Amino acid sequence: MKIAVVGTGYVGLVTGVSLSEIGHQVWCIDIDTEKIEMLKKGKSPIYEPGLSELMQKNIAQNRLTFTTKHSEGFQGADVIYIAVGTPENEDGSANLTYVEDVALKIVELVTQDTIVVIKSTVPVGTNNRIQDLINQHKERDLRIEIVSNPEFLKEGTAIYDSFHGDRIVIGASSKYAFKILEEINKPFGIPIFQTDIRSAEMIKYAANAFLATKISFINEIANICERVEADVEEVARGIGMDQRIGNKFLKAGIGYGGSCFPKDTKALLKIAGVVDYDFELLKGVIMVNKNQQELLLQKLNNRFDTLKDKRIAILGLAFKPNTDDMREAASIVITEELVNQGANVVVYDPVAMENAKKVLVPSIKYASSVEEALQEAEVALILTEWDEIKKIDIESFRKMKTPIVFDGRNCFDLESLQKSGIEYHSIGRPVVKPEIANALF
Ligand SMILES: NC(=O)c1ccc[n+]([C@@H]2O[C@H](COP(=O)([O-])OP(=O)(O)OC[C@H]3O[C@@H](n4cnc5c(N)ncnc54)[C@H](O)[C@@H]3O)[C@@H](O)[C@H]2O)c1
Ligand SMILES: O=c1ccn([C@@H]2O[C@H](COP(=O)(O)OP(=O)(O)O[C@H]3O[C@H](CO)[C@@H](O)[C@H](O)[C@H]3O)[C@@H](O)[C@H]2O)c(=O)[nH]1
Repeated sequence: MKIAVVGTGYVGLVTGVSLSEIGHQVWCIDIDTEKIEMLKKGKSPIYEPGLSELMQKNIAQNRLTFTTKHSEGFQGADVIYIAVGTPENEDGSANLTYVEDVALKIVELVTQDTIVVIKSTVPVGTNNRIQDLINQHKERDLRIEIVSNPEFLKEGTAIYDSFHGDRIVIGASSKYAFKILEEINKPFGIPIFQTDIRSAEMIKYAANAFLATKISFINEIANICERVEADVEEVARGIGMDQRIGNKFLKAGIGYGGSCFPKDTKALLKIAGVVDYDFELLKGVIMVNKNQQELLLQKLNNRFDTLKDKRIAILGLAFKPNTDDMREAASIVITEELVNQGANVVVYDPVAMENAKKVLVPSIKYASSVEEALQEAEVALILTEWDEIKKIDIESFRKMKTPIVFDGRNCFDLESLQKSGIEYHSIGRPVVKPEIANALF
């Protein structure tokens, strides 16, 4: 089957590569010429484990082609996937301009019957609106049918998720469309959930809102744990053994970031608002997350009289490990506030530093290793749980000017820090202080 994928961000690229891997002839289209030039050379513009290798393999086998010309990709395509961005508008709603632009390009250029699959995350009713837009503008007598097929991949494990996802959701309004989508996706061997278009759109927002709720819930439990001297890691393990709760997405920390949860939770609030529904629970989830992203700042301000001229090392900048994505990363607010308070900030991340330079306050320093960042540091903050950071030898902290660590991702177990001489603050767990470390165990 010839498939065109419009947009080569995370979703478009991973969709294109995985569809070519299961044997389809895929054309990936983007308006960003620089990106397409890179992709043609087999270079991925994003850091994503396994992506470059799979992309190069499929380019070499002539199943995957990149172009800036929509006409080239659309020509003879059985199916067109729309995977462009739906960023946040100022009022929190989803910006649908990019999706609409592609729909109009389809009307203008497509000369054969086509299924148009919307992969981008779009508010309920958008697929129908795009179908109407196409029907209104189409001049040729063609069957162009919209299908909703939301994406559930996670950054950092996107390739694995494409081949081992829990379900593929397909929202369509005809048996014909279901059949085509089933045929395309069958080789993935993932359960296919067929539903109506509006429910498919809602599934995406509900899934992200539920996962965000789990995170904010465990973060609130963590905050209470700190006050009652319980350990949130133990609590999460204990509740997670109940299969009704499940043990995933219960990792307490400095909140959720990334390109999806912050934007999609706000967009769902807007969707609810449009139909006069006040989604109180979700408002709480968003508020808790905002506070949680700032929690380490509060802890620092409680611990020190002033942060002025203090050398603070930040380890990890990306919103999660195994990605160079800085969108809505907690490191953005944290570094900005530290600089505002007069601290000397030096940061390190294994892969996100180039992207970080585009979004972090300019006055911070970039170190080329953990050790360099920790040199002469008076405080270390851990913001992303990269393996490299979880494996830091405790000795490295001991070499700091003052060995005080604030760990926003609970990377170290408390026992290993006992007798280490390090002052260690984490999330939802007792503080390990050098003088009282022994008394805790
Ligand atoms: N990033 C994720 O992990 C993820 C996961 C699931 C769903 N989603 C959803 O998928 C969608 C895409 O997300 P993303 O992170 O891949 O987006 P992105 O913003 O990183 O990439 C979008 C790409 O589309 C291109 N583009 C815009 N207009 C175009 C046009 N008219 N023709 C061709 N290309 C065009 C842009 O140049 C850009 O390269 C969003 O709706 C997002 O919410 C994202
Ligand atoms: O127990 C947890 C799990 C995650 N996080 C944080 O939550 C954020 C998001 O993490 P994750 O969900 O792993 O990454 P994303 O790539 O943002 O993926 C989410 O957003 C995508 C875009 O919609 C969806 O496709 C995925 O299913 C959904 O998990 C990150 O800041 C994590 O640090 C926690 O704090 N605790």
